[in-house]
Amino acid sequence: MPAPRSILFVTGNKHKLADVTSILGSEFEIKNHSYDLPEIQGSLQDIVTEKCKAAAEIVQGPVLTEDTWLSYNAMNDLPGPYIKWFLNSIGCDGLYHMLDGFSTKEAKAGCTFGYTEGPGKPIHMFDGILHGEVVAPRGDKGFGWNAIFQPNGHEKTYAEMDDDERNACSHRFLAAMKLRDFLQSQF
Ligand SMILES: O=P(O)(O)OP(=O)(O)OP(=O)(O)OC[C@H]1O[C@@H](n2cnc3c(O)ncnc32)[C@H](O)[C@@H]1O
Ligand SMILES: [Mg+2]
Repeated sequence: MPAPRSILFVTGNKHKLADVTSILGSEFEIKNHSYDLPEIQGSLQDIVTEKCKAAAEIVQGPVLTEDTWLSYNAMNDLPGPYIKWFLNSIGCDGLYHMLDGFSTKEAKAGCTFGYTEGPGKPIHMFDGILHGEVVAPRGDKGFGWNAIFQPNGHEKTYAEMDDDERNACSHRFLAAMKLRDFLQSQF
């Protein structure tokens, strides 16, 4: 049997690394270069493109990056990819209360992988989006804004799910399935 193909995932977030390893680890060897890549202001595509380009320059070879967002329908999809700065400033409770007075709490959790074979090569993007609702914080599992996101059709927030349960339905799972199909088609 051939050795599993290895993927170098450049991320400074150990939870993302654990998720990707859990989702794709049986088919690919997931390696990590821990680095907090610069994130520009702009469209999601621009952010992912620049993150992936920077990572390819650092490792001088094939590389995987990822950017995660949380978009509020009531706010025309903000905070979106800027969620990290909102979370760092006001926490999950503040993110929940941002929607006080808005009639819809609908939101989308998403992430976009950027993959390239190296510097100057095309950047392939794979996104996963899960629709749900922003709720008062519940649960203490997972990380980030997990406690305030409840996917549609589920009675638990991400933070009330075990990792396996979350990784079987999450935005990251949906994006990882597209990445997996692409990588397998490259053999
Ligand atoms: O090095 P990178 O990969 O950029 O890792 P990061 O932690 O900076 O991640 P992002 O720039 O994508 O910012 C996303 C923010 O959302 C958080 N986050 C990422 N994935 C999440 C998930 O699946 N559930 C909840 N919060 C998440 C994360 O902790 C950040 O605060
Ligand atoms: Mg980041």
